[in-house]
Amino acid sequence: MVMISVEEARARILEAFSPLPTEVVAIDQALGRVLATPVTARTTQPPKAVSAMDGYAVKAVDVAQVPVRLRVVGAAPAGGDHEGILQSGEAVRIFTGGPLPRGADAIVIQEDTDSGEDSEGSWVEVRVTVPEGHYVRPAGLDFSAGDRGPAAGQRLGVRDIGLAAAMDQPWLTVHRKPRVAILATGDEVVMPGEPRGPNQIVSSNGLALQALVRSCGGEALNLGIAEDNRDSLLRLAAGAQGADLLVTTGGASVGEHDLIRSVLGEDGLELNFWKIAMRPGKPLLFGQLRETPLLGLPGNPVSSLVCGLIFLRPILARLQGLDSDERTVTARLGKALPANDKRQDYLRTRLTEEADGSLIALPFNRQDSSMMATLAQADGLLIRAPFAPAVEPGELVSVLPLAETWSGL
Ligand SMILES: Nc1nc2c(c(=O)[nH]1)N[C@H]1C(S)=C(S)[C@@H](COP(=O)(O)OP(=O)(O)OC[C@H]3O[C@@H](n4cnc5c(N)ncnc54)[C@H](O)[C@@H]3O)O[C@H]1N2
Ligand code: MOO
Repeated sequence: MVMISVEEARARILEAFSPLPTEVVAIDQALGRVLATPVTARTTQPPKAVSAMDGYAVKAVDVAQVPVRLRVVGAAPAGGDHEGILQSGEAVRIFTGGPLPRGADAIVIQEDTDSGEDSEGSWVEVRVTVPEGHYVRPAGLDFSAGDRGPAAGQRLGVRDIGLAAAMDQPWLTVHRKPRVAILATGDEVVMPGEPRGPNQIVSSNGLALQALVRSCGGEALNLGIAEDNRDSLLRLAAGAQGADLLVTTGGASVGEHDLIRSVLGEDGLELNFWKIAMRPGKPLLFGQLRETPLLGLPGNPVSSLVCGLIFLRPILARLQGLDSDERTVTARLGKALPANDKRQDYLRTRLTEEADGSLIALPFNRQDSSMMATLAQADGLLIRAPFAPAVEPGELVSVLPLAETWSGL
């Protein structure tokens, strides 16, 4: 089978997915979910003109000449009201959020007043002039009933939850969370903390992919680790039934122990492609295992996770009705790089910012796809097209920043 390009692989993969059906969730469960129906305001905020400060509601014309003493004829706390209509020479004690009494058109903050009592009741002496509308929040200052809030296709952040709540929307319509079954493979890998034989290593891929799925808004079901034999692989892979996607890691390459294609092939796997012109990630495979799409990631931990970022993350975005584009930045190369071969490279790189705001990319010297520590330290992945010519320090390169792309929820 020929190696296809990263772009073609991504296009073929994304073609197989469309946004999942919607469901209605309580707003307190909606953080990180992707809206399927736009939020519109069911109320006007504030519903009527209110004070923005603690002080006195007045007529601006009454305080045109100061100091001036006004008669305090009532109070308007937040949630309360002053029934009467303010007349010339009168003020109403008012608090932040209190409704502006009819007849009043400005607020004087209490720091600019003196107040007291006399035989006729309370008075306030205003020491400053204020224009009409001073510290008044008009009705609908924030939004009016029918206004648009968070839009469909938007992942709900903390601010969106606040706005949707203010818009009086206790229920939100979102896309169902993608359900992703994850299956690691290999006789040599065991879960962290479990006893290991002398030739065994710790399995990190399943947990890393699980974290990636969750950070992208999906639900991850960890099917465990299949041994390198037919029975074990089939038994554990069967657990993917009902998932929107099965992701395997390991066993994708050409060795006799690389069983994903051969065993699952006998079990109904229809292969869409195997092998892509990408480093890390060459043996990536994609197909359909009966009802469930299957993304077969390579076993090398960096290959598995970088392919997760480049292929799995866009699938999760598409399933949730999100745009799957990723944003690259341009940086100046901090060292020379040789000409590239036929595979598109994703080099783990440091990114530093210069005083003028420009970025310098310094790829790690060793890019072995087993080295998770350098992936964890990398600020970005420097993308080099197949057959890119040798480049000198200072030349411009394209980098996928990891912190932004992989920020988690
Ligand atoms: N003769 C060839 N050999 C290899 C080729 C090739 O084209 N010809 N491709 C290489 C490339 S590139 C990759 S990538 C790997 C991927 O192979 P597999 O997907 O079959 O992965 P495994 O052989 O199962 O494992 C590779 C490596 O990763 C370790 N591993 C596996 N699973 C885990 C896990 N869950 N957690 C941590 N580490 C894991 C495993 O022990 C191996 O060291 O094949 C090359 N070989
Ligand atoms: O593609 Mo492999 O992922 O180079 O190690």
